Amino acid sequence: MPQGTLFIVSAPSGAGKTSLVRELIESLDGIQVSVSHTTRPRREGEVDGVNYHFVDQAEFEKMIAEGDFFEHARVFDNYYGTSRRAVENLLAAGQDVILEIDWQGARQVREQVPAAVSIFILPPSREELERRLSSRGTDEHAVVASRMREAVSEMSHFDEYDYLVINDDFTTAQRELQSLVIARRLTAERMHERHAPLLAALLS
Ligand SMILES: Nc1ncnc2c1ncn2[C@@H]1O[C@H](COP(=O)(O)OP(=O)(O)OP(=O)(O)O)[C@@H](O)[C@H]1O
Ligand SMILES: Nc1nc2c(ncn2[C@@H]2O[C@H](COP(=O)(O)O)[C@@H](O)[C@H]2O)c(=O)[nH]1
Repeated sequence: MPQGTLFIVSAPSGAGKTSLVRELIESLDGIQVSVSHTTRPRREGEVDGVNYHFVDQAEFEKMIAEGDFFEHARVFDNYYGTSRRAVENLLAAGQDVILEIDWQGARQVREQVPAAVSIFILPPSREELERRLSSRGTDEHAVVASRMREAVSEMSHFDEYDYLVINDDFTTAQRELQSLVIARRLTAERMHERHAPLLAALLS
């Protein structure tokens, strides 16, 4: 079974990456989003094992010590990490995998998997980013303010990524994100891996 491709999607909090990724995995077969572990308190409506694996700090630190994380980082005073085993299992089953992670995690992943495709999602303006964070209604005012302070720092890493998508009109951004995944699936290298019998027959 040929390996799937690893896609990294980063963005400042509130830019819309979770919404875009959700649409993407509903619109394409063979692609899944990795469910991260976090010490962040669960938001209303979030489900353990679906949105995140919610763990306490002691458990997170135990997982670090046991080498369970593919990457991990401290973001907004909480810990977030990607399970190595879960990602490796999905890739080995031929699934494409999306990691919705911050720039620190993205750096760690690129070091281990240079072929990972990285995409940075930008908001159309700072004002719109703040409006989205506030209108989402999941975070208190102080949390929104601290995420806005961190947004510029997160966005300053945009040039470490392969692709940039501006999430102004949602449908346009969704189409652009989907195009990047499809383009990667059509590379000669990956077509050769997945369609070797066809290519052999065509050339025989
Ligand atoms: N193009 C868009 N136009 C208007 N609103 C949008 C757009 N994209 C997303 N939103 C809205 O913005 C809010 C933030 O989106 P979302 O939760 O997907 O952001 P996020 O980048 O995943 O944030 P976080 O990193 O904090 O999880 C949501 O209420 C979502 O419905
Ligand atoms: N390095 C990692 N960063 C992660 C991971 N999962 C999420 N994140 C980042 O955290 C922020 C905040 O997320 P929220 O759900 O609390 O709003 C998000 O923007 C991601 O960039 C992870 O596994 N590793």
